[in-house]
Amino acid sequence: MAEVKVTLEVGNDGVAIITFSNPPANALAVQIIAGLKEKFDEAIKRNDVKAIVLTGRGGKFSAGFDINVLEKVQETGNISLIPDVSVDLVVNTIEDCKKPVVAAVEGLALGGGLELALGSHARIAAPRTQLGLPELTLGTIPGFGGTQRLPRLVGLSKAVEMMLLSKPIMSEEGEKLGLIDAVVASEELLKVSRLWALDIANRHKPWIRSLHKTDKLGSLSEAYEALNAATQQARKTAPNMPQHKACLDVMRDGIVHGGYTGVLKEAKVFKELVLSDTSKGLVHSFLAQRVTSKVPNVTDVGLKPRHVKKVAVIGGGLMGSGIATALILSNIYVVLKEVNSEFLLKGIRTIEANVRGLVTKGKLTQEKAEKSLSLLKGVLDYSDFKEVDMVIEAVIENVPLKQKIFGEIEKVCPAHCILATNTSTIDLNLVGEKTSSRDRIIGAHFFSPAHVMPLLEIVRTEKTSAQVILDLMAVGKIIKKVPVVVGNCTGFAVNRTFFPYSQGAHVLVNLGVDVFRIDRAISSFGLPMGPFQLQDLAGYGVALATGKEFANAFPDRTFNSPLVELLVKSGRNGKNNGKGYYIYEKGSKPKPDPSVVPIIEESRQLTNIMPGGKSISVTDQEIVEMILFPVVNEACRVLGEGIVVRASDLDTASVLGMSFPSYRGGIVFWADATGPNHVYKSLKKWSELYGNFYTPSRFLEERARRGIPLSAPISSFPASKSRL
Ligand SMILES: C[C@H](O)CC(=O)SCCNC(=O)CCNC(=O)[C@H](O)C(C)(C)COP(=O)(O)OP(=O)(O)OC[C@H]1O[C@@H](n2cnc3c(N)ncnc32)[C@H](O)[C@@H]1OP(=O)(O)O
Repeated sequence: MAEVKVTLEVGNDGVAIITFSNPPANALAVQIIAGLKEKFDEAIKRNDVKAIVLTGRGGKFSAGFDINVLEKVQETGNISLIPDVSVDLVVNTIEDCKKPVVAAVEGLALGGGLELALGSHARIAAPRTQLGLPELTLGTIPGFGGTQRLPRLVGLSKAVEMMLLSKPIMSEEGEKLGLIDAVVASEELLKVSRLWALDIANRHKPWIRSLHKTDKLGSLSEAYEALNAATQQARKTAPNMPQHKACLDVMRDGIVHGGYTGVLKEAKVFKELVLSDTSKGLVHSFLAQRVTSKVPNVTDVGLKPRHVKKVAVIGGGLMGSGIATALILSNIYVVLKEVNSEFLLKGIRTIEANVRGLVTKGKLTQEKAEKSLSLLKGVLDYSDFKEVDMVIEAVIENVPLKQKIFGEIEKVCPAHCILATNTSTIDLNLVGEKTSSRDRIIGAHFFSPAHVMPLLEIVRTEKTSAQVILDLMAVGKIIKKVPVVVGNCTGFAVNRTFFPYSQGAHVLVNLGVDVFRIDRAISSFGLPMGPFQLQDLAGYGVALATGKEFANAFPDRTFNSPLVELLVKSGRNGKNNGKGYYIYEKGSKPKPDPSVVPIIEESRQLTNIMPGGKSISVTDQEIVEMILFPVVNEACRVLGEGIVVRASDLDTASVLGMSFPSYRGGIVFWADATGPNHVYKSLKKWSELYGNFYTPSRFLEERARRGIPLSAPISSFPASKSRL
């Protein structure tokens, strides 16, 4: 493995090549920044150096400033851990250098990586190099001059688009926009960059300091208009994200007062935002997602994933067809099995619609769509199963049916074949009870719609082999999901943690709180929709079936609300039939339906939990807490039982599977930020007022009492034992 280092090599042509290396993504670690400063100073001093080329080793220029340092700053509050790159390195050393500097970029130049290149006097890129400033996705703004130099090179509106949407462009587009001076074949990159640098030194090519450019900024009034429009838009699309407005304000400052003033302002705001709660949540989300690929005794024992070429999907319903879509889109052959030709045709039609929908949205070319669909084969029997590497069963949640299927596939599939189930709740030991292939049985829990949602919850039992887990993780990555490996229990990690979410909402309604106010409070907190609108969307059948499952598994803490049954009795089935808590009409947003109120009243009368028969009075914050603290409480049980490898896996799963806002870092991260003691005391109080649903778990109680964060490793809590 290459070392973390910066090297300087001077050729006979008088060009110094400064190369930095920090695999795998050449992140700008503090050591790299210090090394760059040292090598630039040396190159500037040396008489045999006429010009400088800056490049990154290993086919990737740089993924930007080291995000681990941002996390360190956030944990310690010590902002001085971030070196002065913006002025000291980029302005004083690179841009104002008396010798021309050319950036030779390849693979990717993101964030601080691109900003180093922007400070150089020219940029030469290899084909299809990704160029972008994604800092807003980390809750901060570009901090090495990007907010000032990008608009000066590509124009204001394109720069706003690239930063606010954190959308990278390819070098070919960059060349058209003026961000890149030339795109050349990878093998030519260094040669062309050296010649370009010498040409600048010899005044055969322009020596451009991008911070001094103004020709692409337009008039002041045009700039104001564009920035005001973008600010309005950001207010709507990113209401809880201060970094969007801050980015636009800093751009405005630079346009009004000049680029250098803009750079100083940017550096200040960048650092302020790094310490914001939003940035803490987003940085945690980024790092937590990466760490999910490290599973003890699976990814660290020298195993290699086997190639999974062909997969059989059993069941062409919503889930099965979504899973099949995800597989064929990633070039994996799929055999889709159904019980009769009518169901099979329906499944195939759904897959075709999924794929063609992506073409309509411009996300897929027609050619790629046809190629993907050619990988799909519909079948009614098991004859094709003899050559599949994996089966994913996605039939209805019925234990005897699943047991029968697993008994059959064990006989017809090859001995190496992975036997996966997409069950969302059923214990895997039960599913595989009638087989003798327990080591090959694994849960592949996709979230609906399966070809869109990014999470793949991989459920293992004590018997599942490490090889099988690794293989499924590899398939997950190929189909562009984030695989999170969890242990076996009712509802596994994600649905189990979140089962109190809708129950908490039902407790509140039965305590007299308005359904639509609950939905609004939860949406303002940052979930895409409230629990009742979600229930409408999923359909009441799902709510009733999963509700029963959890009531059986966890009777001590289940709140039985009759409301959904009453809604069904009154002919409502949510979005499916256009009538739920909301009215659904084609082409318009869901509207609260006032005629649902008498049904809610009936539910309240049946449960009779309102103290003294009167509605309770709560703030919006209490609404959020009375719904989400029970979720935290269940997360604590999941942690205590060792269902997840680490607390941050539950954060990733909550963000990617349940759409918990990523800027709050995930369910456990948010609970730690809120304070375990506050969560514990609130639950305790509500349990005394409203019953067992709120009773704090032992894990939560212990950690609150001892002042230990909920995310601290399980080893600091000896009472627990892992199921992984
Ligand atoms: C002042 C400046 O303006 C501030 C900044 O520059 S902040 C940083 C801005 N840059 C970014 O946001 C880019 C972040 N990185 C990415 O989006 C993606 O990692 C990527 C597109 C570069 C590569 O994606 P992909 O190929 O899927 O690989 P991925 O698993 O994400 O990353 C590979 C490894 O590089 C690490 N990595 C990537 N970018 C990193 C960064 N900027 N800092 C630290 N580590 C980074 C990942 O953590 C991962 O580590 P691991 O091997 O230990 O798990």
